[in-house]
Amino acid sequence: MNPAEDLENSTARPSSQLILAICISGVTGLLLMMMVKIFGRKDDSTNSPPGPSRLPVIGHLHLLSRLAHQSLVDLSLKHGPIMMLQLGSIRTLVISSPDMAMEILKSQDHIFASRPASVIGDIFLHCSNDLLMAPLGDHWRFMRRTCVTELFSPKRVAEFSERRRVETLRTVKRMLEEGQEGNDEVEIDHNMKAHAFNILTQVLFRKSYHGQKAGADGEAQEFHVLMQEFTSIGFFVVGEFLPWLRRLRIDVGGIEAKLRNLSTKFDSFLRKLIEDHRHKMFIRQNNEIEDFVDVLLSLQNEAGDGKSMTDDQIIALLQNLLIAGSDSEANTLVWIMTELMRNPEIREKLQRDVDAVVGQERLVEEADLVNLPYLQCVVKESLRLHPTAPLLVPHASVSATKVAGYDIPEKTQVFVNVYAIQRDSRVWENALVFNPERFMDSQEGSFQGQNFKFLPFGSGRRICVGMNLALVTVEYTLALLLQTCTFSLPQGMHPQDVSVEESYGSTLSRAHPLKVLVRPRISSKLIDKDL
Ligand code: HEM
Repeated sequence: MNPAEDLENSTARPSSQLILAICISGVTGLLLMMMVKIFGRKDDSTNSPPGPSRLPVIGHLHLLSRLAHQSLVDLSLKHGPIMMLQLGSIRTLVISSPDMAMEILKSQDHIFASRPASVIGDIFLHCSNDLLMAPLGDHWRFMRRTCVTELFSPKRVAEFSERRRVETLRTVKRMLEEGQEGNDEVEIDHNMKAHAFNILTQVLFRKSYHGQKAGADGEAQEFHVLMQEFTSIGFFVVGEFLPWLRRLRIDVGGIEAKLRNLSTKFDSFLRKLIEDHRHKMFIRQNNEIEDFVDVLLSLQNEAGDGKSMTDDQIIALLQNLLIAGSDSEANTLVWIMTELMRNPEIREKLQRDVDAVVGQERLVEEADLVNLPYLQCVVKESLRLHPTAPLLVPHASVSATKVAGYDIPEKTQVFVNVYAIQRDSRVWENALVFNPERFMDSQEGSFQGQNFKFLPFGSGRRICVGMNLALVTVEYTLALLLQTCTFSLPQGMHPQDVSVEESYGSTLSRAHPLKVLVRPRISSKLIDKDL
């Protein structure tokens, strides 16, 4: 099937904020036209990539639905794999083919590895101090180098395997208990979210905030409230696209105020955590490393090595890692489970594989994952069809350049639509069929970003810094779930009824929670013994 046909069934609609923006623009059209003349950015290039015709002021904003990646697939089928859009005041290059992705992320990575300036980055993500939204430059290089060498090296990731094992066993136990209460359906989304957060907060600062006793703990409550506020805000800041609104101090929906407020609360939560760690390290009187905050504080103690971060930088980084790491892992696991419920024969084959390699007398361990190649293919195939960052994180050009013969000005925002590339029937055979076998005996599924048909973690300088941690977490969780639990659909529901309707917040998630029946598959003694 062709990607455009797939989109015909989409329920994507323009967001209410967009409609509001369009209404404001309509009512005050004349005034806006004058303002755009005064303030608006003109496309001064005569040799710009193709694109649809645009409206005054809002440009092409009205062409994007809430599922922007899907609207962009549609547009690229009409206008080609390199397309220029004007999203309000933001000039945006949209890339939708492997060749063009290679040009941006490899050949001209030195030009396109920056991030666009953004209101959200500024207000919420501390982008002058952070990693995720920091522009290309010395600060970003310093943060990235420290993360790669000190936090996400294979050695460091392996050091936390015991924490992951315990948290994953707790998750399995919790899901089995939920599943045994009568005939209760277990919500996979909620459980995977809690699980991903617990693993991440264990690695970052040795805490689990979700699960058994979390409710009784004040700090856990504070964390829950923060994350709830974070997910409910909706990150569409109209003033990002129509900056004259900001100049007139109009904050549509009060989103900027909410972001500022949340940022202050996040800040004080994380600052307190850092102080607690500093205090405990002082009491221990050694540099024993128990989590990422310990690592970063111990670097502060080794003065003069050029690796140490300030407290503000540590706070910005922790916030980045919580935001970039939790939902992406959780949603990856939810999409895998979705595909396994739609494809029971693949689920059963996976379980047979785990049994053949591990048996039922002991629990699967991270060390077993190398012997489970089919499981790795299932993860790849799910990330191909359901990349949790379908447009990557926006890139931006640091200087003017040419791509495919077109002029691309400095400070152009770039979306690489990996969703379009990974579902393109010109690139993949039977592109919309879930077929993990396609990755067996093939180099196409490398996560390193050298194959521009398959980019779930991006490529080049900005490739996901947490990839090692993400992959081991996802693969191990999947292996243990399949070994210990039997999954089935509620009575009367058929595999093809399992919806793949999407929703897009900070990452690509399911529109509706996945609910399944969960029953034990091995003796509970094995799980309890290991906890
Ligand atoms: C399955 C899970 C994950 C997926 C699919 C994923 C995917 C991505 C993608 C597509 C990008 C953007 C690449 C680009 O801009 O070209 C990214 C960036 C990033 N990811 Fe991940 N990610 C995952 C898990 C994690 C985890 C667990 C962490 C950390 C705890 C993390 C931290 C980051 C950071 C900090 C960046 C920004 C890097 C930079 O700008 O230099 N991610 N990730």
